[in-house]
Amino acid sequence: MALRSTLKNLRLKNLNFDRYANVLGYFKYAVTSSSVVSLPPFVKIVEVGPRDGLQNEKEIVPTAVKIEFINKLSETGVKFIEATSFVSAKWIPQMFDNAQVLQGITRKQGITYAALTPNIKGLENAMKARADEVAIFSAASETFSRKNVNCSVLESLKRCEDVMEMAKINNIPVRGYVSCVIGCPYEGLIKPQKVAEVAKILCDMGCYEISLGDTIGVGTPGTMRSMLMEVIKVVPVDKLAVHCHDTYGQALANIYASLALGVSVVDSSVAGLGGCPYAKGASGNVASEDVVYLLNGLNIQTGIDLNMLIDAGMYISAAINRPTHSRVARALRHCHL
Ligand SMILES: CC(C)(COP(=O)([O-])OP(=O)([O-])OC[C@H]1O[C@@H](n2cnc3c(N)ncnc32)[C@H](O)[C@@H]1OP(=O)([O-])[O-])[C@@H](O)C(=O)NCCC(=O)NCCSC(=O)C[C@@](C)(O)CC(=O)[O-]
Repeated sequence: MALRSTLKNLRLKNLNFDRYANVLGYFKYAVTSSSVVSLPPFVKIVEVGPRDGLQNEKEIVPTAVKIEFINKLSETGVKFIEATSFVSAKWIPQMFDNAQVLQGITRKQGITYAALTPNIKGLENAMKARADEVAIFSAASETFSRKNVNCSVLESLKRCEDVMEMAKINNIPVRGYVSCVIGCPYEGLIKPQKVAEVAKILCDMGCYEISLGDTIGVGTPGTMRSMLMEVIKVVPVDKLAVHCHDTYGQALANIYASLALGVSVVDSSVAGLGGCPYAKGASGNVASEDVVYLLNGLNIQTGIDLNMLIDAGMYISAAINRPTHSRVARALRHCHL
């Protein structure tokens, strides 16, 4: 009886849930109109594999492999590739060949080849190597900031400001990152208000987009939502991106929760490569292939060819002698579904 009256109420709201009842064979879920969410029609994928994906690799990946990897990504339809970082090679040895990588790739029109820059020296080197744009980064955790960039959050924001000033003079667009938006490997849970505060500072500084990093992948759709609701109060949602690591297997669910709040830019890494060396225990980024499969299933456009993306992921996985972490790549290539 309860079931029947639920269905009747739903019909009264002009929603045809009979189809779902038929598909499921039984009507187990109480779906209300408030759960019908509107999702963005297009999502921009920011491919961070060559930078975030490789920065944590212990063995140095040959420069020629990095270049070929980026060239393969350039054929997939992805419009934004974070190609490398201009950080200290003492801190991140894998990115030692940043300039050779940016200078060696075959640039495709319409694709932005970006680089991460922590300070003026990084920006100067990135400009010399013809980075199309740069990303500055700070964190919502004091301890993580000290471990990652050897200074407090405030000091890191001051460095960001210096980079921004010089980038503006040179007409280089600047993206901003906030790390540890849900949790920190040293401080535990992070307050959403702190994330909002740092994101707003980066936005006011002039970043055209702020990427919110769940650096250690501890978020759930619940914590992601609470964090985003706080940030959206001070930064327009169309300026936000999410950057989810998949340590607890929640990344796709977190991305879905973010889309439902209006976010339409998602960072990801083919083959699920990646992680920050200064965030112990963190696993790779969410796999780009899995994100594109999710978005295809939701009829959300990305402009990306899933098969070519899988090829690029397979290429880099073979080159670093590691199985892909993309479940979609594994399913499609091994099971021929
Ligand atoms: C910020 C610094 C440089 C401070 O490092 P420091 O040791 O405090 O700085 P310093 O100014 O004393 O410089 C030390 C040495 O580094 C050199 N140096 C200084 N700057 C540069 C530069 N730009 N490029 C090349 N070399 C540089 C500088 O010239 C000097 O060389 P020496 O005189 O000893 O030979 C260092 O801490 C650093 O490079 N940190 C980067 C750490 C990093 O890249 N972490 C990973 C990226 S963040 C991330 O993954 C998170 C994210 C974005 O993906 C989002 C998420 O998931 O949350």
